[in-house]
Amino acid sequence: MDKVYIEGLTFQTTIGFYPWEKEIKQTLVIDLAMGWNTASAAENDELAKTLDYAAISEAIVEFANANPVDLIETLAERIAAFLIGKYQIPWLRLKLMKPTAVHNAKTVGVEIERGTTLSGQAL
Ligand SMILES: Nc1nc2c(c(=O)[nH]1)N=C([C@H](O)[C@@H](O)CO)CN2
Repeated sequence: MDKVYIEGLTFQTTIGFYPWEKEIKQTLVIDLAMGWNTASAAENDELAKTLDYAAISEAIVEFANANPVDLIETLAERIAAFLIGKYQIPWLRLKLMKPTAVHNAKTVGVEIERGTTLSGQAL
């Protein structure tokens, strides 16, 4: 299956388990791969037939800011469900990183895959 990518989507939002984390914004970074038939858009050079990575990037940031949660697991799951429902994405892999959470680690995070390919296989 073809894919549309967003890599290194970086934004500030409220996220975290501890009370002090609910008073601040922290940096999150998302890498996202979305299964899609890119040939359909390419056939007649039509933005409307592809996944608009600019619109999806904006939607992710807006969603995260409107849905503050404790765990990055929860946010990853909710973003995945939101994108699959809103854009009819058959399969996606979402990596959500919280680079400032552990001072001596470059980054920490979770990676999830949801949905299936058109042939019913996870990629
Ligand atoms: N697997 C996870 N571990 C931790 C999370 C998380 O979301 N998923 N969150 C925290 C705290 O919020 C942390 O980021 C504060 O520094 C700890 N562990």
